[in-house]
Amino acid sequence: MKTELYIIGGFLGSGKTTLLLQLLQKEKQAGRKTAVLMNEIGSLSVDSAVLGEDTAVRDMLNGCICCTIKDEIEVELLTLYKEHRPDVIYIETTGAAHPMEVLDACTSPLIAMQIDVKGILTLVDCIRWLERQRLPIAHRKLMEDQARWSDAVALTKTDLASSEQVEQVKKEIRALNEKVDLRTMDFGKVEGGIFFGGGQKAARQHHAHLHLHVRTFAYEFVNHVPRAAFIKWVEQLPDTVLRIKGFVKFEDSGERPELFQYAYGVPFFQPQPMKLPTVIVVIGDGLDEEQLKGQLNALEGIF
Ligand SMILES: Nc1nc2c(ncn2[C@@H]2O[C@H](COP(=O)(O)OP(=O)(O)OP(=O)(O)O)[C@@H](O)[C@H]2O)c(=O)[nH]1
Repeated sequence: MKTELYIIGGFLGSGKTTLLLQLLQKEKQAGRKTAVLMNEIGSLSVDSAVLGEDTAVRDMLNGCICCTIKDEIEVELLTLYKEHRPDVIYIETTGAAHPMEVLDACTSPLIAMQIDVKGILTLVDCIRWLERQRLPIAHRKLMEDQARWSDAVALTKTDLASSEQVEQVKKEIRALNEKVDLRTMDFGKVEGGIFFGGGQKAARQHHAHLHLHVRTFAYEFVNHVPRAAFIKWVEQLPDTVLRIKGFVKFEDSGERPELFQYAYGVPFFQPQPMKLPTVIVVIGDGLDEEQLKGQLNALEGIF
């Protein structure tokens, strides 16, 4: 059983920790082993009565999760997995994090067979959203990107906004992200119950709903792959495939795997000096997992 991973983002002070505490309490009640990865000093006062002794918390203190410590996240996640084998991991990101960068950092081929990214949730402070025109353009764009690339958005601090303002924010977010699961949240209490995580196993229908947006798909090769056929497969991929990364053993390169990277339609190969798990991770908008699996099976001669 893979460990579930949920990414919680949103601008500074948007209510991430408030929500996280609620989620952890629910996980504890459900008896699920939970771990948290945070990258802000002191943003969570670790209250063991709330978190429970089983909640492993690791801090990433060197800066924004997606900019400066992208590689570290891989190590931290692997460590959390190896040391604690949690049922679920929550990552609380800083407001400066771009959701796609965080997703990219969390989907390393080294951990993809153990950890499954189940959802990206962004918290949006209603008033700050409405006043975002005052922010420098890069911040405003980041705020909008966070809403655009999320599976779910919770509107926070609605008690400080009028109902018209809340409706306006909803309208603007829907215009950016038609499929988003959009709800209000009052001091960590989500309208209609939590979106995901919080002690509930990702149910089948819930799962399908959550992954309407950006999906990740991990595939483990058992055999060597013919290079020409692999390149042909890459060339026919639809634009909805945003990124692929991983390690592949080609028939013409023996036992040493090659690092394979693919972004914006451009492939990159690099021979590796050591043994690595031959896993690739595909990130895309609404991926057809069964189809990809069939194509990759065929490439390595599994029918
Ligand atoms: N009025 C109001 N305040 C809230 C609500 N939810 C959270 N807050 C308050 O907003 C402040 C920031 O909440 P946090 O949960 O720490 O937000 P955060 O996103 O984790 O903050 P950073 O980690 O600093 O980015 C706290 O004082 C919360 O009590 C809400 O629904 N309404």
